[in-house]
Amino acid sequence: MEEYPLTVPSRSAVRVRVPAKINLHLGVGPLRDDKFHDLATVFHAVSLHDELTLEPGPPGVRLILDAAAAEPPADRNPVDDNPVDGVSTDGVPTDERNLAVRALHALAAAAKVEPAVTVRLRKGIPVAGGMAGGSADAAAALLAGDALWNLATPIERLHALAAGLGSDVPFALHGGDALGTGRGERLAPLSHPYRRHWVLAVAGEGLSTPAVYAETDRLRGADASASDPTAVVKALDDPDPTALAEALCNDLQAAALSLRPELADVLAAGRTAGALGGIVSGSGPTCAFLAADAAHAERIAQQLRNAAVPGVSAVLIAHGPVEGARLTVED
Ligand SMILES: C[C@](O)(CO)[C@H](O)COP(=O)(O)OP(=O)(O)OC[C@H]1O[C@@H](n2ccc(N)nc2=O)[C@H](O)[C@@H]1O
Ligand SMILES: Nc1ncnc2c1ncn2[C@@H]1O[C@H](COP(=O)(O)OP(=O)(O)OP(=O)(O)O)[C@@H](O)[C@H]1O
Repeated sequence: MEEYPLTVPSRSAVRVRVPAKINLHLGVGPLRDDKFHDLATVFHAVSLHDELTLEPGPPGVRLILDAAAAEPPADRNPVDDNPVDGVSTDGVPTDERNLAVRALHALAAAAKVEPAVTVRLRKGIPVAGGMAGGSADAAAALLAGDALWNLATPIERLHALAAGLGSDVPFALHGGDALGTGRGERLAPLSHPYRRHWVLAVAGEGLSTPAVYAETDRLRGADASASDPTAVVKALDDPDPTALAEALCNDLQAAALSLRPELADVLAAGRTAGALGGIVSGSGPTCAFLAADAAHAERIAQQLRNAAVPGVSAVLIAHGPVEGARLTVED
């Protein structure tokens, strides 16, 4: 596990940036007694970010949605990063259903702190897109709350709180590439020196994660075993992105296509546009296409935009791996 900044003086405002993820491999095993599935997954953090700013506020946790997307990092490469044109925040709750709000209540309860905080949330991660946007915000809220309240929570404790909030939340703290097991919360880092370039076809309408898991059980039975992530793990060590393109695998893809048949046309359009490989991201409906390099990603993205594939609301570019949730401003 990586180290996080744990000791900070009291703050008047803190800001955290947190990345989206795609699953380069998503092996889904049998349905467990707790109604989760055992996973063997390779998480990959990519350069679409949400941004959370926390300030002391009235008692409780108040969340305000900012319309604009997260600002790009100061060192952003204009060729392979996105213009900041934002994603729709439709469907993002601002009450206790928001995972960032839940995370702050969980952290405050664990630390025996009375929360009094205002949260500003800028979304750059597509909502209900299979890219763990809500989970990212929960991870960001844990890190930001820890800094604002000067809690110095040990990383193992933050990780446990993260796992309690959702299966994808620990990875959003962690970032990079990691093998995920259990229900996705047990992480082993995978390190390699290669940057990968992605084109993301974002759908106008999201898919429900529980519905996609349930459809997977319906299609193949609830006791099917998880596909093996070894090929993707090996391909990460190969500088040739074609190896990774050929290894991409998602056991939830058939169910996402069953619930949203037009995703087959999106995947086909990516291939036609010259992508090395394509996959449904997590539970979908975002489709992720691997490019050879940054310029290739630009060409694929332009061609996909020109193709105006039905159901696709935006075509974005990202690279990975990138670091997990990080403090960017501390006043
Ligand atoms: C599809 C993925 O994004 C792949 O990384 C994740 O498995 C989903 O993670 P998440 O959104 O954090 O999901 P959670 O909030 O933990 O669970 C939401 C629902 O997804 C299903 N779920 C989730 C994770 C898992 N290992 N098995 C499951 O069956 C369950 O129906 C669960 O009730
Ligand atoms: N902070 C948040 N941002 C976005 N959605 C949120 C948030 N908190 C709660 N939600 C709810 O969660 C639902 C799923 O949103 P999210 O963007 O996390 O999906 P996802 O990326 O498909 O998740 P995952 O990939 O982890 O399965 C939304 O439709 C919304 O109702």
